[in-house]
Amino acid sequence: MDAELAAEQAHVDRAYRRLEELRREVEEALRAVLAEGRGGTHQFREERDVIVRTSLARLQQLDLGDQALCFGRIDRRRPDGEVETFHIGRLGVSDRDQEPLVVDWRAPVAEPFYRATGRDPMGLVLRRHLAAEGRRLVGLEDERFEQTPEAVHGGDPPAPEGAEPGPMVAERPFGGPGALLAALDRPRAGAMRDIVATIQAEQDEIVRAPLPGVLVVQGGPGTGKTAVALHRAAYLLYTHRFPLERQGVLVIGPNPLFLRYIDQVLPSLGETGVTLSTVSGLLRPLAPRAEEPAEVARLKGDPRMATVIARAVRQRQRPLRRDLEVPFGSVVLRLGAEETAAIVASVRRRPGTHNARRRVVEQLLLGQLAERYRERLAARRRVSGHRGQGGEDPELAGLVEAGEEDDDAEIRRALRRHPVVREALDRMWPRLSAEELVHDLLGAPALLAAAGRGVLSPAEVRLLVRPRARRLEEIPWTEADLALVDEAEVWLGPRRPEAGEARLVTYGHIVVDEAQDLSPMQLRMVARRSLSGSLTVVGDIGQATGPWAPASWDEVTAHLPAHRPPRVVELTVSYRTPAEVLAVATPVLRVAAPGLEPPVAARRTGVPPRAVQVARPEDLGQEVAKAAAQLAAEVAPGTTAVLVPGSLVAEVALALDRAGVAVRDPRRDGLGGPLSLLPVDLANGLEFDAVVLVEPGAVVGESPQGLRGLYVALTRPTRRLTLVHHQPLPEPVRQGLAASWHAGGSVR
Ligand SMILES: Nc1ncnc2c1ncn2[C@@H]1O[C@H](COP(=O)(O)OP(=O)(O)OP(=O)(O)O)[C@@H](O)[C@H]1O
Repeated sequence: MDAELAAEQAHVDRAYRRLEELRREVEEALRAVLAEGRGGTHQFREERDVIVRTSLARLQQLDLGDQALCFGRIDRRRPDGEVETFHIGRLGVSDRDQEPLVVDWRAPVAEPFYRATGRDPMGLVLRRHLAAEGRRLVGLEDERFEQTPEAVHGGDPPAPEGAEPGPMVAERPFGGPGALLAALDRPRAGAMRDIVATIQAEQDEIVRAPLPGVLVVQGGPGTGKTAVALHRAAYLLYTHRFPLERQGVLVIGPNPLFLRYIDQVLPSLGETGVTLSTVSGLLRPLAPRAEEPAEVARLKGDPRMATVIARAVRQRQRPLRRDLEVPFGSVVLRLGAEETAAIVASVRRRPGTHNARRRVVEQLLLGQLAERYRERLAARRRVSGHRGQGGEDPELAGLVEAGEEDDDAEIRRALRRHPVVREALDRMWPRLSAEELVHDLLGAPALLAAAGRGVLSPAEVRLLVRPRARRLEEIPWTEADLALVDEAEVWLGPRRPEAGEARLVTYGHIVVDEAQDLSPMQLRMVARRSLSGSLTVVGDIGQATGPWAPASWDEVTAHLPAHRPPRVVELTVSYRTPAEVLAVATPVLRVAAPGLEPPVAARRTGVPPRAVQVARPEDLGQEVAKAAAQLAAEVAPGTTAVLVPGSLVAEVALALDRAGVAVRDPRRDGLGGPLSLLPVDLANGLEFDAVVLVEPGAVVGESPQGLRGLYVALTRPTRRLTLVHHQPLPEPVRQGLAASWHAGGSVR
């Protein structure tokens, strides 16, 4: 081992020893607290619980599993000319004198490790990447930023020794190109890994961007949007621990499979308190259980539906059609329909949610009925008084016999229990759950037409109507319905406000991944969960495959909090998709989303994608099986996916089974298997070492956004792509295949 490596190993060993010491200290403190038992005052017990919780969280943070503690070092020249050294790692470890042995990658002092370039060395003289296997260092890679003539004149640092010569290093100083390439070439295992050791400068700027406001990250496939957004969450939690830990951080992903794919990234960065959810998951326990045509989903996602829902709530606040007659004791109390109209009108003007204002309606109605009663009582007494002593009024006698009196509270209580009054209240201002409201609305063409008057066309109303389910539990909720339910809940509030059953939880920061696929109504769901308008919104307009595909980010940010103008930043380099594969995907993007810049690949594989055409449709499955087995063998121990248009999933699954090729369904078994079969519409955001894409023409035909769906599917592999088809390939794919043979695509 050379002397430099040995010296680094000695430093790293010291840091590990100190880490273990710290763990022991926390463990001992925890044991001591636990030994004190559960007794003591209330305050004592509460304090004890806090100590236990924080100790456990700290232990979790200090547990690195098999990940390396330290992955880099920077040497920085101070203004006095002295050079100081910092080791950079997953977490900060200081010795007993508080001298840092390793600084947390998120600390400000670590920033030049990710950002320094030849043009702007940020005071560095050296950046060193440390490669480790567990606790053992196996290599180091140096970039020197001495004031060489090139650096002075704006040149980049020289390529590290042993690094692959290639366009990557030539054009842009990727920090530690060897470390990056090693990370990119590593076989995928089905779970996303953190990129803390190799975050690139353009990514780091996003990770460390200030907390307030909406930050939109546009980037082509594989540019690291998901990775960057998750590292940003970890960075923000570190930098703004108070108040973010208390307020909470939420990460929204497109589907449960994707959430499983990314769920280890934040824990591996020491952050376990972040909530991961799909947008529909925010309404748990309500869950979508049905699909619907894209045009219906699109309409339900339209921001006009917010008006329709608000009106639907208003429509349930109705005066009585006929006068109210309440038989009460021996009298009948009457309230004119116009008086109920006045009550409804006055309560509508008050602030508050619908359900919370029901009490006000009740009070006004009961107040007026009680008033009527007292008037009747007074009138009777007057009349009986006139008749003299002998003429006791039989009606008044009846009232008194019935135990009725003019105690206001008592009268109101009796009236509130009265079935006729209850019925009237439920008609004027029913208590409603959001589910009931939306279910009633979609199941009643008349209600829908009234709520949509001037907003929805008659054809749109017809599109939305669906048969009523017999019971609430049987309603075939769809993804798009859930956004309507959430919107309704804003107006309605909890059905029983006094029970405090509010479902809306807010967060100090929200990360939205694959944001291009959210409808305006879903974006409104996200916005209302933001405490102060701080969001990181990542996605790719070119990959918009949902029924509501925005043409620009303005269409997305229009529905997000606007405390300050949103900032849109771009990632330009694809770390996943090699140049040969991007060459096939790029012509597809040019047609699917003209005007959008395709990403540039970070690397080549030297292997262009293949296309295999079968003469007969019935041979498709067999050919897919062959290609899948071949690719799986080529990329072992990595992962291979067979991506199939929805209509062909069953057929291809059968063919693979017949051919004895074992595949997993990632929705059931997770993504870790060597070979997975997946409908293309679940592939957003995922990646595999190799992909067999079945019948690209059908992918275009079946995706609501045509070629954009194909663009997503084509850009999933990190290494190999094979297309198997019977139908002719879409023209841009044919062009791309030819280009990939000739040029191998451009590489950064
Ligand atoms: N700086 C980096 N160092 C190492 N790996 C990286 C880096 N940036 C991105 N990657 C890797 O590139 C792959 C793609 O990243 P990611 O999934 O975040 O991209 P994306 O832009 O979200 O893609 P998509 O648009 O398809 O959702 C991942 O394997 C990620 O770990």
